[in-house]
Amino acid sequence: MTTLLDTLVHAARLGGEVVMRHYAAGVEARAKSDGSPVTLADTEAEAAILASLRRDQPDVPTVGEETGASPGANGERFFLIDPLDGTREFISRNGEFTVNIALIENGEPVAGVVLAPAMGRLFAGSRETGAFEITPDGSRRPLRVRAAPTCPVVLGSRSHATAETMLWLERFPGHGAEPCGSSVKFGRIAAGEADLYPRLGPTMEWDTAAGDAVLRAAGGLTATLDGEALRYGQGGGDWRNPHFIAYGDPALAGRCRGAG
Ligand SMILES: Nc1ncnc2c1ncn2[C@@H]1O[C@H](COP(=O)(O)O)[C@@H](OP(=O)(O)O)[C@H]1O
Ligand SMILES: [Mg+2]
Repeated sequence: MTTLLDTLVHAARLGGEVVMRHYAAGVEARAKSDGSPVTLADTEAEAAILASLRRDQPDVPTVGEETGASPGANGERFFLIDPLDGTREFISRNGEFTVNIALIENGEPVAGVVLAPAMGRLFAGSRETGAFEITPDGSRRPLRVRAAPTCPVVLGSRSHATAETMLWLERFPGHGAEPCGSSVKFGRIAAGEADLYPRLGPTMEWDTAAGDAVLRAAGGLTATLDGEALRYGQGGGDWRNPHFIAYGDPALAGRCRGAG
């Protein structure tokens, strides 16, 4: 039987094939109206993903970074897609870019797939199945966050670090810091390879929804600075996220609040 998560994995792989074709051929970027870069890989990968999802799940509306919302997509159940997250990393050719598809239900990311095709990593998860990584040989490895060490390993944006994030991190003296592009940060925390991803800077809901779904399914949490779980599709067409922290071990959230 094909599960909903299989459908997302299939669509993400089709998107990944398009992205890798462009990666191999060389990349030409142009600036979007907001100044951020976009490539043919972004637009063509989104088209491939949308076609696949519409074939398999024609009744579920979609919101994509490049094409926006299909009719009805502000409702209770929709797919949220970033066909190429980490466009700057894609352009600079360091491999840290991802294909992202999430299913949102009533504001919650209930299933998601993050594919990092150049890294050979595919993270998936849902409320029903838990989280797992599909390795290049096709086997499924269950994912679980790790208990937080005294000095957590912190992942931060490679291309969009902010002074506010650095200031927030002062509550964890001695933490290990690793720059890392794209939503692969969520997958690595879900896999127990790191502990925290603070983002006190702008992101969009499609940047985080799929990774957040995987992280929640692995036992982690993505929360606002007030400790509320991040919500999706609640902004009436405004797709900006608030500042957030992605935690592996939810006990870290308590340590953060304790630090004031
Ligand atoms: N000024 C800004 N406004 C909104 N989103 C921003 C932004 N600067 C960076 N981002 C988001 O951060 C994402 C990259 O994440 P990271 O910095 O962790 O690699 C970008 O995704 P895209 O690459 O899909 O455009 C973009 O959506
Ligand atoms: Mg993005």
